[in-house]
Parts: sequence; C-alpha cells; structure tokens
Amino acid sequence: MTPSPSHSPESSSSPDRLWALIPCAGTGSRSGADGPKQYQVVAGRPMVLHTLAAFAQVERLAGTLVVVSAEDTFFDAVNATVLVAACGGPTRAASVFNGLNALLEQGAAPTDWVLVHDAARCLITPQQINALIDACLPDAVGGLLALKLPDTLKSERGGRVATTVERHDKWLAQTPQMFRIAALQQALLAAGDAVTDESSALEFMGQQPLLVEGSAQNFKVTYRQDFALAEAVLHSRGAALGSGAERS
Ligand SMILES: Nc1ccn([C@@H]2O[C@H](COP(=O)(O)OP(=O)(O)OP(=O)(O)O)[C@@H](O)[C@H]2O)c(=O)n1
Ligand SMILES: C[C@](O)(CO)[C@H](O)COP(=O)(O)O
Repeated sequence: MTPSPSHSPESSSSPDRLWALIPCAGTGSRSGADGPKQYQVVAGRPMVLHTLAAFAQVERLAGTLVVVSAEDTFFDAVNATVLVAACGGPTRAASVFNGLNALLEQGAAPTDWVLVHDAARCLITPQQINALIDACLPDAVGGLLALKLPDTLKSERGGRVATTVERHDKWLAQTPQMFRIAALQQALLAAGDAVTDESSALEFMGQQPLLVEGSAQNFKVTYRQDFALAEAVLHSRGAALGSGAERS
C-alpha cells in the first residue's frame, strides 16, 4: 500500500471524515477487452485515471483507496496521489469488504463515511460526487447516485414480452454509494458476496438508503461499445489527454 503525499491519512478527532474506495480488481470479462477494462486507454489515458481525477477534485475527501488484485502492478508505474491496496477478492463485494479493512488499517475510523465507486464509471464528475455528499451527510443511513428509468420497462418470458412493468418507482443504481464504514462492513458480512452493490447490503439490514439523482453520463463501461461512448463524452468535456500522460 502506498501512502500519498496529499491524501495521507491524518490523525484527527473528527468522527466524520470522508473517504473514497475504488474497487478496481475486476477482469472486465463482458467488455471483451484485452486485459482489465479499467486500464484500457480512453480519451488519452487509462479509464481508472479519469475516475481518480474526478475524486482528486473533491477537497472534502481525507483520502482515496484503490483496491486492486494481488498480482496487479498497474499503479507501480503511475504517479497518482492515492492509497493502493492489493486485496481484491473474487467478487466486487469481497473487494469492497477487503478495502474497508485496508482503510481502517490506514487510520480511518469506523464511524467515518466511505464513498464506494466503480473504477469502471470513469465519467463521474466532482459535481456529482459533491451532490451525493451534500445529500447524505445529514442522513442517518447514507445513499447512492441513481437514475430514474428513461424507457418503458418490460419483463420477459421465453424471448417475448411477459408484461409491462410499472416504472414510476424504479431506479437504476449507480455509484458512488456512501455509507458509514462500520455499518457497511457489518452489512456486507451479513448479506454475503452475492450482493452487487453496497445499497443491497444495507437493504439486507433493513435500511432504506437515500436515492440521489445521478446522470445518464455516469454509466459503467461494461460492454465493448461502451468504450467509444465514454471516449466521445470525455472528448465533449475536453477531458482527452495525450496517450499515457499519467505514466511516470
Ligand atoms: N472481483 C471484483 C469484481 C469487480 N470489481 C470492480 O467493480 C467495478 C464494477 O464491476 P463490473 O463492472 O462488474 O466489473 P468486472 O467484474 O470487471 O466486469 P465483468 O463482470 O464484465 O467481468 C469495476 O470497477 C471492477 O474493477 C472488483 O474490484 N473486484
Ligand atoms: C455497483 C453497480 O455499479 C451498481 O449499478 C453495479 O451493480 C456493479 O456491476 P456488476 O456488474 O453488478 O458487478
């Protein structure tokens, strides 16, 4: 684990520091990429570095910890001001759980907040992160960015429409998802590895996380065609860099 100069954990009596935890230990099998999708170059730099650039602009964060898999050497060659923990697990939930332990080992308090965000959501903006923090700080539970369904929703049986599903109360879960570290740890322990997001674990504990309006641009790069879309959006924001700009 590499402590960062600007994001090094400090001893503080404040119980309410904010940390970012970036699960970055997936293989990206659905993307068809040659290697983990989070390291594919999009708009001039590896996807995860766009993600980290957004978090680096959120001044309220005490630090950012990236969870990579044991054999991952990507950050050895990157001059990034983050903590890196090689404790990725077989599932996203396991990677997040292990990352929470690493955060505590680095000096985070169990009552501190953690914002968990997919490395593969490289279009997140500092404004969206700050909007989530502002909405969740006064809340007892925490919450997540999410998107109301823009389309009519169908359920399927045998390749045909079974029914049209009422959608006024349906949201697509995004990240970041913001909860207290200890509460999230306990929830993940209880809910198990099958949960696909942090909110599901808190829901398992009977909690009702806050839904905070996200953005369609904050999509997760999942399939092959998503790389081109991410590239186009980043170019439209003027975020494109020369290839490899972040490498030391
Ligand atoms: N064991 C895992 C699985 C996923 N992730 C991370 O969780 C985020 C969201 O997961 P997903 O998009 O499903 O990524 P992959 O598991 O890499 O993709 P796939 O399911 O297509 O293999 C990604 O940033 C991914 O790196 C992780 O840290 N550890
Ligand atoms: C956490 C998440 O991004 C919320 O939409 C998503 O569930 C993670 O992706 P996965 O494919 O379910 O691992």
